[in-house]
This record gives sequence, structure tokens and C-alpha cells, in this order.
Amino acid sequence: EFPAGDEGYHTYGELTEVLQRADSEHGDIASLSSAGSSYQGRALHLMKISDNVAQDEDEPEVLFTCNQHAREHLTTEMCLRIVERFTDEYGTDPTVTELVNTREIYVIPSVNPDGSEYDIEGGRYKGWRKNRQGYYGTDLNRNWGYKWGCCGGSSGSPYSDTYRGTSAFSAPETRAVASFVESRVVGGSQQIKAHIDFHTYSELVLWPYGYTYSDTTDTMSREEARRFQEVGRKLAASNGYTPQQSSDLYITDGSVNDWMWAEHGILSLTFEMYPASGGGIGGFYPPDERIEPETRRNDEAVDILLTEAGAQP
Ligand SMILES: NS(=O)(=O)N[C@@H](Cc1ccccc1)C(=O)O
Ligand SMILES: [Ca+2]
Ligand SMILES: [Ca+2]
Ligand SMILES: [Ca+2]
Ligand SMILES: [Ca+2]
Ligand SMILES: [Zn+2]
Repeated sequence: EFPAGDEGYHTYGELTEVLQRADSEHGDIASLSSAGSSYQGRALHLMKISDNVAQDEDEPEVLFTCNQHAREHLTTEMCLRIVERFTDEYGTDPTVTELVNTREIYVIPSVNPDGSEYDIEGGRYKGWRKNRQGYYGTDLNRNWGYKWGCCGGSSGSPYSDTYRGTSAFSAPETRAVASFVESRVVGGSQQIKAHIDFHTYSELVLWPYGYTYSDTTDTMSREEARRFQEVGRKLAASNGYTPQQSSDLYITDGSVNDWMWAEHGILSLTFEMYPASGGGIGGFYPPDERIEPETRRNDEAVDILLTEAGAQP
């Protein structure tokens, strides 16, 4: 459980309850399933939100993933905010209603439930980042299969916080989410057009590639790079984060954004949420009073991405 005073954060059990309630109370537009299981057997909850939710309609699909990194609990709350806003405000908020009627929204609130539960075990924060596979865990955001381990943007040491795992997709969690994305290739084309992976912290909007400093590659043309910049800057203007290519921060290899773009042409970005800086490990644990303001802060960005998905080939 969360330490005293931080009860506003959701444990895995509480998260599960909220999702199950949304599914039952909004059955016409919300459908709860699972992308697969974590290493320790927890369901990787997958919520679909759309009109005629039981039908696979020809509407742009958008994916939101959260909590790849265990200690980044604010991101789980961010994905919950998306689920609650697009179910509770459907039929009253015109923007929400229009987006639910014209898009298929997928939300995975916790990609790393094992690590998240371990991080808060005994009501004390451990600063844990990785999953719970093997003795020391794998950094899920270095385990994706595009340019895995290519470029010094991850570690081969199991003790390291950026340990890439024994092979691409060696972690059941990345494998499950990747399989879900692969299942959205229908009639030869990927139905998911855009994606945000939420992290904390630093208040940044990041776009690929992470594995190289160069803006363009054989799989990122000048106009594609310009599209990422344009959308990234628009998103950052709405929430006050700083927009940049992720390698401007540091080189990473095996990150989710690189794989989503290179393998599926998905406009995939990372949001690093509040706080902007300061506090070292403490920055990962903002008091629960920050949950509402810092998740609502991204409402407009979520709407922008859902809208931009309609213009994505
Ligand atoms: N959340 S964080 O502190 O781990 N930072 C992220 C930043 C990041 C995210 C996506 C691509 C490159 C870099 C990380 O995975 O290192
Ligand atoms: Ca509190
Ligand atoms: Ca629909
Ligand atoms: Ca569809
Ligand atoms: Ca519709
Ligand atoms: Zn992170």
C-alpha cells in the first residue's frame, strides 16, 4: 500500500476496481480486457473506449500506455484520468463526446504492475524502476525490439537500472503490449495512428529516435521528423512541458517510441510529467495532492493527439 498521506494513489487492486466499475457503468462505450500477463501473473489491463465499443469500427485508433517504470506512479493516475474523463464526461462534454464517437481509444494504465506493487510494499517507497523478472529486473523501456542494445543507450548488466534484458522482448510485459499492437494490423495496415507513453519526471515531450542523435534516418524522413516536431511542439504548448527529440536528452536504445514508429509507423511520443526537476529520487513521489492538477494538465494534449490521429496516414 502507499505510505500514509499518499492514499490518493491507486494500488493495483484499487486500479482494477476502478477499471471494472467503468466497464460495468459505461458498457456502451467502455470495454475492459487484458493485453496479457506480467511476470508474476497480474493482468495488464487494457481499456477500450469508443462508441459501439464491441465493434471494430473504421475509426483512427490511439494508444496510451503508463507505468512502464514502477516508481512513476503519477503516470498510472494519468491513464486513469483518461479513462475516467472519457467515460464520465461522455454525453456532457462536447469535445469528449466527439472524440469517443470518432476514435477508438486504448488505455493500458500499468505496463509494470509487479514493479509498481513491489515499490510500495510495506508502505515504504523503494525507488524501484524495473520489472520483477529474475533477481534484478529488466528496464522495460530498454527491452523493445527496434535497435535493441545497439548504441550504448542501455546496460547489459542485470544490476543496472537500464538493464535491457537477455533479448528484445524478453520481458513478458513488453512482449504482451507489442503483441497487442501487432494484433491491430488489420488488412495489412496498422490501425493505431498515435501513442503516448507516460513517464515521470522532468516535464518533457519527447519524440523518436532515441537510439541516434540524428534527426533523420532511413526510417525517419525529413518530413516525418518535421511532423513529430510540429505535433510535439503543439502538445508542449498545451501543458508547458519542453519539447525535444529524446536523444537530445540522452541516447536510449530499445525504447518504446523507437519501436512503435519504426515497426508500425505510429506517431509515438513520451511525456515526462511533473515535477520539472529537483529532488532526485523524491521527484518520483509527489504528494497525492498533485495528482488532480498534474493529470488534468494533460487533458488538452490528450485531445490534441486524438485529433491529430485523424490526419495520420
Ligand atoms: N522516466 S525516465 O526517468 O526513465 N526517463 C525516460 C526518458 C526516455 C523515454 C523515452 C525515450 C528516451 C528516453 C527513460 O526511459 O530513460
Ligand atoms: Ca496527501
Ligand atoms: Ca466506435
Ligand atoms: Ca478500428
Ligand atoms: Ca463512431
Ligand atoms: Zn520512466
